[in-house]
Amino acid sequence: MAPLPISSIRVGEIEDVQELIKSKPNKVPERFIRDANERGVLVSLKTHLHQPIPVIDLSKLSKSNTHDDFIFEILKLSQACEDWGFFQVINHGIEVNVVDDIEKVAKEFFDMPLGEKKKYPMEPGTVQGYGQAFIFSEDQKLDWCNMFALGVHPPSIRNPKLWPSKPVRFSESLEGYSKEIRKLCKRLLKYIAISLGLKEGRFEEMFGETVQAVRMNYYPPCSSPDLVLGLSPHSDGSALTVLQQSKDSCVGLQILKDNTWVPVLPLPNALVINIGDTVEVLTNGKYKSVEHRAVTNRERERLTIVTFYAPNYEVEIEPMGELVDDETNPCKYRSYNHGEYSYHYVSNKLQGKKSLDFAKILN
Ligand SMILES: COC(=O)C(/C=C/C1=C(C)CCCC1(C)C)=C/O[C@H]1C=C(C)C(=O)O1
Ligand SMILES: O=C(O)CCC(=O)C(=O)O
Ligand SMILES: [Fe+2]
Repeated sequence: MAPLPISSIRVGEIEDVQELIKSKPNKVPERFIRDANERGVLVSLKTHLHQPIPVIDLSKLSKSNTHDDFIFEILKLSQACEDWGFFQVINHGIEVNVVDDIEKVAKEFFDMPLGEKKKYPMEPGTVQGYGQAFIFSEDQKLDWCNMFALGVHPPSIRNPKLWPSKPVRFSESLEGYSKEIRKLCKRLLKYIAISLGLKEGRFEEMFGETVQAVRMNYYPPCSSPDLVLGLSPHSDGSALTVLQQSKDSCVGLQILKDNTWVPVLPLPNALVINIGDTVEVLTNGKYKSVEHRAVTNRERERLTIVTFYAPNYEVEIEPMGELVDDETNPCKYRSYNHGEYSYHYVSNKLQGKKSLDFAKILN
C-alpha cells in the first residue's frame, strides 16, 4: 500500500483532547462541535433491552460439544452476521491475563506525558502512530479521541520507529495479544464460512498472509458529550474487527440499526466482533458491515483496543461465486485489489459506509 501524498495535506491544529481537558475549559472548542444532525440523538436503549446484540458462546463451537449445540450456535452466528453485523463472543479461550495486560499497557501509554507520546506521531495522511487519523482538511470536525495505531502483521507493514520503548512491556504485550487475537479471527472466519454453507477454510485460503493492525482509542470525559462525537460514524474496512472495551470504560459504542443508534453494553470477559466491508463484499451483501460510532461521557473515560483483520494486500476481492446467482442474487460489487481498497479507505474521512461506494455496482 503506497503512502499518501503527505505534503498536500493541511489539517490545521489538532488539539490533544487529554491535554485540553486538563485546563478545564468552560466551553468545548468549536472544532469538536458537531452539526445538530450528527449529534447523539436517536439512541434507543429500549430497542437494545428488547433485542440485545447477539452473544455467541464459542465453547459451544468446540469439537468436544454435541452436534446440536454446534448447529444451534452456528445458526445464531449466521443470524447475528445477517441481522446485526455485530456480536459479542464469550468463552473465547483467550486468557484473562493477556486481555488484562494489553489494557494495562494501553492505559499506561495514554497516561504518559504528551511529550513522550509525541515521539510516535501520526503524521497527516498516515494511519500509524499517536494522534488523530482520517483528518484531511482544516475545517473538518475533530473526534473527541486520542488514537494510537500500529500495523502488526505481517512484519513488513510495521513502522518500528513507532513502536514505543515506554511503557517497557508495551511491545511484548502487544505481540502476545495480537497472536491470540489472530488465532481467534482464524477460528471465527472458519465458523462464518460454515454458517454460509462454505468449506471451513474458504476465507483463510483466499486471504493468504493476513494483515493485522491495532488501534487503541482513548476517549477522555467531555463536559458536553451531546455536542461532540468520540469517533465519527463509519464501517470498518477489514474482514473482521475485534474490539475490547477496558473494564472501567463507560458505555460508548453505538451501532446503527433500523435508523436508530443502539448502544452496545459491555459484557464481562466478552469481546465485540464486527463484520468489515471485505466480508460484506465477499458474501455479496448477505453479511453486512454495519455503521457504528463512539460517544463520550461527562464523567467517565473510555479505552478500547481494536484489531483489524484483513486479507493480504495482493488479494483480489469479489463476491464469492457460491453466493451469487445471476437470476436471483446478482453480483452487487465489482472485483478489486485489497491493497487498493486499503489505500482508498485510509485516504478518506470516516463517513458512514461511504468507503464501500468504491466497490458497489450501481444499477
Ligand atoms: C487509524 O487506522 C485505522 O483506523 C485503520 C488502519 C489500519 C492499518 C494500519 C494501522 C497499518 C497499515 C495497515 C492498515 C491500513 C490495515 C483501519 O483499518 C481498517 C481499514 C482497512 C482497509 C482495514 O483492513 O482495516
Ligand atoms: O471505541 C469504540 O467503541 C469504537 C471503535 C471503532 O469503531 C474503531 O476503532 O473502528
Ligand atoms: Fe470501527
